[in-house]
Amino acid sequence: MELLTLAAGGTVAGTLSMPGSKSLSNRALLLSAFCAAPTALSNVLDADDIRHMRGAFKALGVAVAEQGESLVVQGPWQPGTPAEPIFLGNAGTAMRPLTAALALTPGTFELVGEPRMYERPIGDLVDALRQLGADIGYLGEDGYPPLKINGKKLAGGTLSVKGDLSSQFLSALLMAAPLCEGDVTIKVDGELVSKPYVELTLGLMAIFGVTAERPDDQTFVIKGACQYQSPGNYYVEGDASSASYFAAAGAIGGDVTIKGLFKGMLQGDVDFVDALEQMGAKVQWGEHQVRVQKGELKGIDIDANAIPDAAMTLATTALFAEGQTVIRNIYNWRLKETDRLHAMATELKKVGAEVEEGQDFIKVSRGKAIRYAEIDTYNDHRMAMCFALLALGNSTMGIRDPKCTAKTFPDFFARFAAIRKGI
Ligand SMILES: O=C(O)C1=C[C@@H](OP(=O)(O)O)[C@@H](O)[C@H](O)C1
Ligand SMILES: C=C(OP(=O)(O)O)C(=O)O
Repeated sequence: MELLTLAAGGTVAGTLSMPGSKSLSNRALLLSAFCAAPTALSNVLDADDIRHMRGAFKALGVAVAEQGESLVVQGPWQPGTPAEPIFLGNAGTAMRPLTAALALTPGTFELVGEPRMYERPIGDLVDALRQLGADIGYLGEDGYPPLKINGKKLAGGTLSVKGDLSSQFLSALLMAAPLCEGDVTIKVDGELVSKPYVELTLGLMAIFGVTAERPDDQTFVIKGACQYQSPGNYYVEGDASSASYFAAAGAIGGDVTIKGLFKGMLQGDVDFVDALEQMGAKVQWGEHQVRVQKGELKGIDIDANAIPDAAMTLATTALFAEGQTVIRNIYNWRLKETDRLHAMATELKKVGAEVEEGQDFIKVSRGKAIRYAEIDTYNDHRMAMCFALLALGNSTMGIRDPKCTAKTFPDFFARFAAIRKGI
C-alpha cells in the first residue's frame, strides 16, 4: 500500500479557493436532469463521487456535454433501462437520491456499489418509498444496497421517514417528490440528523423552481403541480467540508484565506470556522471569503451533529489545543465511509493522543507530544485529510493510501503542500 510521508513543522500561508461542493454537485446534476430545458453547471467537483453520478447518467442516457469549464445537462428526465447494473462506488449522494428518483421513474434498475456501500443503511429510505407504492427489492442483505428497482410513475400521497441515521433519506425524497403525479407529504418520524444538509437540499430545489411547504418542523409538502425549472446557469459553491482542512491549517500554523467561503452559503459545514474561532483561532469574515490565523488553541465541548464531516477535522485539530476537546452527538460517523468514530480513536491513539471513544462521542487530548505513526485511512478520504494536519506539529506523519482522497478531493495533498512554508 502506498505510504505518503509528510515533512514536519513549518508554517502555513496562502489564499485558495475550493473545488465545487460534493453535496451540491451531485444534487445540481440530478435536479438539472429533471428540467426540460438545459442547465449549464460550473465549478462542478471532479472527483469519484461525482463521477459515479455522471456514470449513472451515462447508463441512463441522460445527456451531459462538457462546454469549456461547464457541464451542460439536458433533460427532460426520461431515462432508459440500462443494460448493466449502475455502479455507484461508495457515494451516498448518488445512491440515496438515485434510489428515490428511479423508484418514481418507469424502468428496471439495479444499483450496486463498493463493499462498504453494502454496509451503509438504506432501509429507512426504501420503507418510505414503499409507502408511496414503490417496488424496490434488496439483492443482498435486507436494509442495504445493492437494490433492484422496478420503477413506475406514482400518484404521491403521505409518507413518513426516519431521519436519525442519515439526512440523505429525507433529501432524496424531497428531490424526487416532484416526479410524482400528485402532492407528496413527507413527515419526519422522530429525530433528524445532519439538518443543514436538508436546508441545502431545499435551498437548491428553490433555485430550480420547486418550493416545499413546511406546515410544521417535521412536515414537508411538495405540490404535484410543481415542476423543476432550469435556472439556465448554476455555479456550484466551493466545498465547505474540504475547506475545513485548510481553515484548520491556518488556525494551527499560520494564515490562510479561503475564497468562496462565506456566512449564508448553502453548506452548513461553513460553521466549522465558528468552532475554530471558539478554540481560539483568529477569524475574519470578508464578503466572500474568510481568513483564519493561528491563535492559542484550547479544547472545546461541541455538539457537532450539524457538521458531521467537518467535525472530523476538529478531532485532529484538538491535538494542537490545550486541554480536552469533546465532540458529541456524532453516532452516524459510524455509518459513513468507515466506522469513523472507531477509526478516529484508533489512529489518534497511535500518534500518542489520549482518547475516549463513546457510542456517539469522542474525547481527545493531545497527551505528551504528537509522535510519528503510519496512519491507516480505511478507504476514507476524510481520515487521510484530517490526519495530514498532524504534520504541522514536530513529527513527520505517514499517511497510508493517500489516494483515497479521490472520493471528494483528488489533488488534496498537492494543495496542502502548496500552502506549507519553511519545511
Ligand atoms: O446530503 C449530503 O450531501 C450529505 C449529508 C451528510 O450525511 P448524513 O446525512 O448521512 O449525515 C454528510 O455526511 C455527507 O457527506 C453528505
Ligand atoms: C459521508 C460522506 O460521504 P457520503 O456522501 O458518501 O455519505 C463524506 O463525504 O464524508
